[in-house]
Amino acid sequence: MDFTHHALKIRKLHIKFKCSEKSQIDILSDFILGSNSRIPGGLKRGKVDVGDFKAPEIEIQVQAIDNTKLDYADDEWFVSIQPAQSPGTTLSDVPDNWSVCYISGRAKRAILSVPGFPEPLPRSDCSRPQQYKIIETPGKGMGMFATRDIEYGELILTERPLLVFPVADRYMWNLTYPEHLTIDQIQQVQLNQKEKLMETLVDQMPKENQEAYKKLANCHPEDGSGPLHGILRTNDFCIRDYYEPKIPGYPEAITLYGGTFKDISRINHSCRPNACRAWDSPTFSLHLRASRPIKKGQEITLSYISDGVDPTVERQRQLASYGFTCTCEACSNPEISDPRSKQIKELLKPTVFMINPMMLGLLDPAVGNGLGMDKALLESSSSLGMASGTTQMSEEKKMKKKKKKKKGKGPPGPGVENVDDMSNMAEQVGQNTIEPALKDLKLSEEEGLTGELSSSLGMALGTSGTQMSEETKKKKKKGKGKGKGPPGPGVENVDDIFNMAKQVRQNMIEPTLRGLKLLEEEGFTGAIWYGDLLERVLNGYTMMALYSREMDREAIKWYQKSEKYKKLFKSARNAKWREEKEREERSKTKDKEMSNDDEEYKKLVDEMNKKMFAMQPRLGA
Ligand SMILES: C[S@@+](CC[C@H](N)C(=O)[O-])C[C@H]1O[C@@H](n2cnc3c(N)ncnc32)[C@H](O)[C@@H]1O
Repeated sequence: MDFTHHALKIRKLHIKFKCSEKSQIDILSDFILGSNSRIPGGLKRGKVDVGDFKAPEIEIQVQAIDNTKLDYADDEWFVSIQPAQSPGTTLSDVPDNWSVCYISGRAKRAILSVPGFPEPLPRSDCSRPQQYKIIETPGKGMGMFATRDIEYGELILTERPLLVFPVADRYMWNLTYPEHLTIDQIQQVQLNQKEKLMETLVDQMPKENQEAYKKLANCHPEDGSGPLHGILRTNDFCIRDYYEPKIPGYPEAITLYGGTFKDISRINHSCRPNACRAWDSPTFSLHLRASRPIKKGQEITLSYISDGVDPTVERQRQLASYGFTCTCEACSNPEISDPRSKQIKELLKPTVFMINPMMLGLLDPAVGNGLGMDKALLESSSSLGMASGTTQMSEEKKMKKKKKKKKGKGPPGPGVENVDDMSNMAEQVGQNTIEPALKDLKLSEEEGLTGELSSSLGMALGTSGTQMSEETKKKKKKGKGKGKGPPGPGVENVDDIFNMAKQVRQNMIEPTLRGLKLLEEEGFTGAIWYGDLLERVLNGYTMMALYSREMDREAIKWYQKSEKYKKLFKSARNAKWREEKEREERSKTKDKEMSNDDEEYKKLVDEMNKKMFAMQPRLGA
């Protein structure tokens, strides 16, 4: 696992810290190792001479059997076999295999705390032939190929790792080295120590696993890594369920563990992969599924990098430590894929609609607060006069807003960089979209054009027929002028709902559909963000369905699509404790980024939906 994006930081600290400041240097050496292997020639920099310095022996506890013992310190490190096996067990006794794990007390407790652990691996369907074979592929070494057509979402393989190892080996951080050693020498000493550790780990594997491990590819044969450690660095895939505490200023990735696999580690990279992986805690295995339909004979690929929508040059830089130049369809046609990726990135940013529930006064800000919504976001809404106290907008704020009203230009696009942008956008949408739209809608109503408006809305949404039944229209017409009192907190009248629907379509559904189309064109149907966007469209149509029953069809269609996508990952069950821990950490660090698959966001939408339901009788829907 290599992390170049921190190279600059490392270099700075590299100079700043002296060798005596051990823990800092040792933390960094993991990064230096990563960055060195990405600079030209880094993979071939050779072994560093450490003179006659003899590294202290590392004492490693091996805990092969005792799985009942859990009273370890969080940061106690040892080798553990998972799922535990009695002495003398062979692979023919346990065809599901087992893993040699170098883990902390905290991680062991996490592994064993999973309900049902260890479940057996799902048995493959004997009536269908195995979907893959591993063969030599020109220019890439070995690779995995489909032996029959594989459908989108189909489970290709579940596999327990041969080895589980932390991304950053914290054990090393406590070791001390004499001051005369340079950083490069300390790093080499650590690499030597790591290789020794790897020897102990591989020794614990059954013979067949040892052989399989040693046969895996090694793209670090000449950068000072020993052969077993080089294999680990080439082949491990992140396991997100077990993790170590975050270190301020360092990426989340170094808190994780990685798994090295006999078969899955044979899968080559593509920036536009056709498979995706997810860890399943109860079976202690990685699930591999097709994220696109795969034809018989086609290579099965995964992405080794997290952000496939980065430009080609950036992706190639991230992949440099693996020692190959990617030739996937995106890398081969950057002139087509880069502009598309750029567009996708824009569309993936949180949309202004995420704060519209408050802008439209549908959500009591106190609820947003209670749901743990980002404080800055609430403040940004409050700068619009929408999130203070129980009233939706103070008179003072309304005045301020009116004063500002003439400034803004046309409605903003869906892209926002940060909370400040959101605040600005919200302000602009308030000034340029909502208020004029409300005015227009009022005029339309006065002119008796309500029905036309609703059908044009329906047409814009691309559904057949009118969106509002004749009966509803009549009811609405009858209601017109009558009940101007707010049907929900801050909702002045039925016009708001029309406007809301318009906003949902313009700011949420349309840009998201554009994003989905681009993702599909780029073959990103297994990416996390594809799921995010599916959910966004679903949320949009769900809101619309509240306005018009005919939108149900669309909502159902997108619900089905979203569920199908979720199967790619959700069939793999993750350890609950991790989600809880993450939530805890998020609220601690007051993470400013609002992600639309956040639980909080869903609660927010639920809350808004409830309020809209409460309004339905007034709409006659
Ligand atoms: C995890 S291994 C994949 C399996 C490997 N090809 C083998 O022979 O076992 C990663 C290594 O495979 C090779 N590789 C992976 N994806 C590749 C690609 N798209 N083009 C060329 N080589 C690739 C690189 O040498 C890389 O370091």
